[in-house]
Amino acid sequence: MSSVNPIQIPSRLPLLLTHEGVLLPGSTMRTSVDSARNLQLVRSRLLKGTSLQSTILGVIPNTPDPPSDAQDLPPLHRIGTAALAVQVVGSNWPKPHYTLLITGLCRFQIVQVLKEKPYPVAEVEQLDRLEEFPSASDSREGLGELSEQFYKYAVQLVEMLDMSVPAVAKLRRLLDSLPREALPDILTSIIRTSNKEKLQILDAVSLEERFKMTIPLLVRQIEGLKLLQKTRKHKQDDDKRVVAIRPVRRITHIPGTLEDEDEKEDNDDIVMLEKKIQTSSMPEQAHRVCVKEIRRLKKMPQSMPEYALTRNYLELMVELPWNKSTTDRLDIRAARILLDNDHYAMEKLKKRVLEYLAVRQLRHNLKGPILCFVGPPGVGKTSVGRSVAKTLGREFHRIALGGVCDQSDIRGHRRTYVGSMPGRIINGLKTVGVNNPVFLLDEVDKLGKSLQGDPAAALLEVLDPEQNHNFTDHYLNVAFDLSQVLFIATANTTATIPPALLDRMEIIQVPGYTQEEKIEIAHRHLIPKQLEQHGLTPQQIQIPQITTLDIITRYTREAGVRSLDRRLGAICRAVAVKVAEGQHKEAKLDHSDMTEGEGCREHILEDAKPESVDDTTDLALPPEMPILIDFHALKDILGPPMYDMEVSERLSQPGVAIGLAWTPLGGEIMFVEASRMDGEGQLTLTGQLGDVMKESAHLAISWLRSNAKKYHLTNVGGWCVLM
Ligand SMILES: Nc1ncnc2c1ncn2[C@@H]1O[C@H](COP(=O)(O)OP(=O)(O)OP(=O)(O)O)[C@@H](O)[C@H]1O
Repeated sequence: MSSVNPIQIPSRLPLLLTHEGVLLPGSTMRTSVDSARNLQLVRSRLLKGTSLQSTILGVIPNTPDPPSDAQDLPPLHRIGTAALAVQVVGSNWPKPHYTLLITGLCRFQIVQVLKEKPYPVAEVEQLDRLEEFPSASDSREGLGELSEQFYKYAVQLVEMLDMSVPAVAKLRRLLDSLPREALPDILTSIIRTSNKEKLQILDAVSLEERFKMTIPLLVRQIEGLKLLQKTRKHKQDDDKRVVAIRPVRRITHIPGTLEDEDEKEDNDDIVMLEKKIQTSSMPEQAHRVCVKEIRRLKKMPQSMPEYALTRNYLELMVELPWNKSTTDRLDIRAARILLDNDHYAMEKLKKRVLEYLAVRQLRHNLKGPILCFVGPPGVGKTSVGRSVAKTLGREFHRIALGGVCDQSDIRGHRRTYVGSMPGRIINGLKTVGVNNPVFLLDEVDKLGKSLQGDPAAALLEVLDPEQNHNFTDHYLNVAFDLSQVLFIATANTTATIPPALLDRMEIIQVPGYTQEEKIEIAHRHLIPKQLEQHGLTPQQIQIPQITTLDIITRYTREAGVRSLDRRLGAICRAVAVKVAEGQHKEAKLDHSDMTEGEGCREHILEDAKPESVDDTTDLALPPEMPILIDFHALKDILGPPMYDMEVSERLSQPGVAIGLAWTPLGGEIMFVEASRMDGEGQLTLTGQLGDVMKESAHLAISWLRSNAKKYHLTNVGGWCVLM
């Protein structure tokens, strides 16, 4: 019966901290890993390591791992079980989570913790040395007797179970083939015991103690089983199987144990989930799927990775706003006022939006065109979308599509994938909690394409009013009605929007602003917004219109107002520092007054102006003068001007003309300069010019030559022109 221990564990082990169960040598357990240190351990030892050694862990029971690795390690349980990780399964959604299948090898004791981060590593001493266990003979006769007694109870217990169950028959055979010394650990993990009892068995390093502690547990189990068999005698034979698998579940129930509480909590959650499914107003098809899934969930052991996935899925299904919507407030007059209040200029856009809203008010049919605002950055496309939601009294959700190149971003992943999750549309609906929000699909022109499919193609279904009442996200796998959602798209250019997608949308061009419009926008919207954000009042800062014009012409070059907004922000920050410094000084003054005593304060006040109480306070805190931002202040805060007003200067020179160019980001002014020199009539063009520009230059010189006589130009053929 004696055997030589083939297991020699490494002297340093990474520690996995557990608090859900107790792993005993010779048994197998599933444990979930979701805290910082444990996740690090799994990633660096199990997912990267290739050798068997790297999969041996020290499992420390009864020690919860703190959620963040910034927190200190809790006191570690002294004795642990060296274990082999047999299987790792995991998912990254909704948060990283792994489930480990671990088999206990032997006990160890922590000698010293060597490091705590990123996961704890300790120097350990192996405790179970099987070669030291006694043979049936000699010196430790007492132990021989104990082991014999234990064996008898174990056989009695197993024989009370249904031997036709293969697992029971196998267990019976194992009792004879396993070394007796291994039996206490194995049987303790099989029979119904609490975590506390298992912990006591783990801590029982001496074999004698271990046998002594396990025998009462076996006896208790046998007694419970006898009682159960007596009460169920009259029941049918198939009940016996249940008895065999869960022999004394109710009888050995010890109220208040940790395991019981966990189980109860989880069952409560499932009952709640079931209730929510029953009361939710989801469509018939979705309801059927949910009922089927909850039935599966009830049968699944909690440690199965699929349990968490199914539960997440069901939670999402009950949270989705299948039938929940907000009531539209469609008052065109109010909408007009709101749009005007929020945005200056943009007449064409506002007019089209109001038309759109008016049609919706008259026809309660929701199938309308999908508006797509196209224009340079910073002209207020996104913020008009937000205002539309506000005017309708709907929830607003922005979906940034820039750089999205995977169609599962829109449609979600199938649930068979590890880390699968729903697409952005379904996620957005879950976030807003109603089925009729305004969805702003931002930057549709920047959708990418990759091997993972074309997201623009996935959007076709979403944006087609004829199809989107049946939108099926891969994760949900049931149809969700998107026809109530109001989609608005924005783009900088239509050139990169796929034609099929473009065809489904009504393009509204949003042009850039003129200087005058920018000044108005700055004074009506941007400056008040910046003042509020920086905690300033109009009494503290004054930005005249001429300064705003200076910022627009000398510090920004854009079609929209985003840089202008940033510059105004920079000015407000600088002024905020000055104001805060001023307040600090005043506060200091006040403080010194107080410390020097009342008499002194009275003296100063008397000297200054002894007329009224109001006046005296004014003296102590002089009235704030607004800080005026003129061109010099502008230079101090923003640095030297970045762009010069060169038009007038350059136009005064002969040979310089202004050209206008169009770019998707607004218009550009270019100076075309020609210089004449002696030569053989060649035209040299400098700079990186396109074909159209080159052609224009050739046209110009040809025109000069053809009209040379008329304008009395001599020797045109003998010049060279450099442009
Ligand atoms: N006509 C306007 N009236 C008031 N504020 C405006 C106006 N136009 C733009 N803004 C302001 O400019 C800022 C930038 O606007 P927004 O983010 O909507 O630009 P955008 O056109 O969507 O840009 P992008 O294409 O880069 O997303 C916002 O703070 C917005 O309030």
